[in-house]
Amino acid sequence: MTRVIGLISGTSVDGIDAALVEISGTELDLKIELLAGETYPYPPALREKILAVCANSAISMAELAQLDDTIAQVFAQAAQNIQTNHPKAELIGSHGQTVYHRPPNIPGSSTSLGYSLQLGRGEVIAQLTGINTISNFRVADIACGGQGAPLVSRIDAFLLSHPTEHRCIQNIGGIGNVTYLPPRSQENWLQSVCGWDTGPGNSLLDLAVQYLTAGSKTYDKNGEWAASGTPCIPLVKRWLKQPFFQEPPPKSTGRELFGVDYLQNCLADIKEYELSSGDFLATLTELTVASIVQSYRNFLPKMPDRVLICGGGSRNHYLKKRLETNLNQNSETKIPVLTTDEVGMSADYKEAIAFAVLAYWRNQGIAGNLTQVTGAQKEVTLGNIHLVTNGLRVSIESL
Ligand SMILES: Nc1ncnc2c1ncn2[C@@H]1O[C@H](COP(=O)(O)OP(=O)(O)OP(=O)(O)O)[C@@H](O)[C@H]1O
Ligand SMILES: CC(=O)N[C@H]1[C@@H]2OC[C@@H](O2)[C@@H](O)[C@@H]1O[C@H](C)C(=O)O
Repeated sequence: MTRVIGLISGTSVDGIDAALVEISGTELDLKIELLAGETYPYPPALREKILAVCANSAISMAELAQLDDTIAQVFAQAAQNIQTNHPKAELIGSHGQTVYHRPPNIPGSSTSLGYSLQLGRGEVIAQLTGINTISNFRVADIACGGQGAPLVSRIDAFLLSHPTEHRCIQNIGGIGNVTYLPPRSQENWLQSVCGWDTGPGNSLLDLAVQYLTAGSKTYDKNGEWAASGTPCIPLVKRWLKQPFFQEPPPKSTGRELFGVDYLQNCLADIKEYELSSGDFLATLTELTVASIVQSYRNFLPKMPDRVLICGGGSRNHYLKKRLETNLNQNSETKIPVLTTDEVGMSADYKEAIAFAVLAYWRNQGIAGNLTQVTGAQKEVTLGNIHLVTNGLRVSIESL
């Protein structure tokens, strides 16, 4: 049994998800127990700064270095806080904060390799917490020609696959991603797992809510505002023609594509129609839902028996209802949509748990990627190891 902390701030940039877990086994016998899970919101000024960098605002190298260290400090503080009333953790897996993601094979790029930058350097987290820390999980996969994402699929496979059921695990964070899990009893089960980024999750919805409320709200709680409107289907059909949605996996994306510029184009498009604010939010919700379902119909070997959703979007009742309706259109057997909580996996902390497992695997020399998901040429161990030297901890306050 190893006590590990997983840390991540995702593409919603809402704060640090921290999970303290006990992990045992390796792969087929992998087991986790969630001892504590918490989200520590970013201080508003830090969030603004990160969002500006994600939206491509110019930043000097000195400011970048400062931002990297500030993020490392708040991540280290989150690791300290999550251990309150628990024995000290032995290891930290820190994803950090993505501020830039370029998938591989971008036309016009001078290299076919991808690039993905996560801030919050692990060596500082290690020294501030006194706990060995693993970070930079995406770079080794990318160096092998992979997308560097989604990485959760291998963890989903070992923690959430079912003996007889075909499952989709659908994360709806800022960006959406799916892992398709054939039954474990199936021949070549692990090689048949697939996954990809489906497109926007909540990123456009959140930006629209901020725009519509002049910044006084950051998201549409439970999807209530969107539920007051009606989706404009011709617009959804137009938006779905975008090349990303047509591309076959492996594929990954981020706020570079589904961010502020994308929302500006949506705002220009809605002028052709008389849409209320509620209609606009319902239409963006429908884009998320339709992009998920279309990708299942186009790229899955078989539609799943059930879909298990996770991430903040799983709390959006309207989105969940639309997903179930859309999935079951023209379907002979009903495909239920549940949350991962309903099969014993925290929907809020699944990603943080995944980075705890990836760190645990890295420590044991076990590969973290699935080549059919990321497109990498080989399975590799993921993450750079930062060991704490001579057991001394540097104090956060002194920095
Ligand atoms: N009660 C709720 N009702 C509606 N939406 C919600 C609710 N709670 C959270 N959300 C949405 O979920 C988002 C946060 O989701 P999450 O923390 O899973 O994203 P993330 O981890 O940052 O993204 P990613 O998975 O792409 O890295 C919020 O920005 C908000 O849009
Ligand atoms: C570059 C980056 O941070 N990508 C995230 C993002 O958030 C959701 C989706 O896009 C996903 O593929 C990936 O994160 C998860 C944790 C992953 O790698 O599996």
